[in-house]
Amino acid sequence: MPRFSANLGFLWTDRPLLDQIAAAAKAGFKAVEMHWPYDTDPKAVRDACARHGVAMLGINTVRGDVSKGENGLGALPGREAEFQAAIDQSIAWAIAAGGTSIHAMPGVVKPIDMPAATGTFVENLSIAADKAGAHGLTLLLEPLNPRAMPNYFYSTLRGAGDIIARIGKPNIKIMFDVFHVGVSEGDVLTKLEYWMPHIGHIQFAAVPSRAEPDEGEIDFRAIFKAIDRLGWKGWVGAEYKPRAGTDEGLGWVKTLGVTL
Ligand SMILES: O=C(O)C(=O)[C@H](O)CO
Ligand SMILES: [Mg+2]
Repeated sequence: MPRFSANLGFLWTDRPLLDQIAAAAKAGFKAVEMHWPYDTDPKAVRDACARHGVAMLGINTVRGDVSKGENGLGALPGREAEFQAAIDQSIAWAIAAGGTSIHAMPGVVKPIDMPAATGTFVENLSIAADKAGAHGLTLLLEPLNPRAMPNYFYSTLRGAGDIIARIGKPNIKIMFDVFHVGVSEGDVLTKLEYWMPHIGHIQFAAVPSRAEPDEGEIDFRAIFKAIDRLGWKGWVGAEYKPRAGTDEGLGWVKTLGVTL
């Protein structure tokens, strides 16, 4: 069975981060991952993870000006210095917290600006990968579906895979989010198998609702079985938006016959 991580960007969001870690551990999760935890002292996060016996996994680079619809800086020409500052911030935070990966976010790009944005992202990411690699950290690239995030730099695995191929550095991997893949592309089991050698982390939520994985059009029994069959030894991140409370929504663990 896969090993599950609690994504604290979506789970137990009604409390401070250190209490979220405690709640995840109490529920049985053995690892946690976060979105943008920068307001919390990373050493306190490291201590909380050690105290509760959970592994600390990944975080995201900052998004830029969220009020203007920004969702990452890596592929924005003219914002190179800001992106590198975001990478430096996330590397420093991840090291102090004991994390293992950084989701490097490219941002929202109009279709007509894609050629310039692609060149910028390749340059930016190449530098960032060397910086992260010096500390044993992996950079993750995550296609987001166009319903959730219109005009995001990539919405398909192929889009992220092309960037990885162009840069050719071993510590740049795909974040395979079953929710985004299901909405954008479908045929999830085939895609999982095809991209497995390039995957650095897996996340999941129901399609189309993004709720717990016990509803909707994806059979998560089959997904979790395939993750095992394909030899995935990493964590699988529960990154869903609970229908009601997080604790109340954990029935999927029993329904799907998995253990945390
Ligand atoms: O949106 C997602 O699926 C993510 O995993 C990002 O990290 C948050 O935007
Ligand atoms: Mg995700």
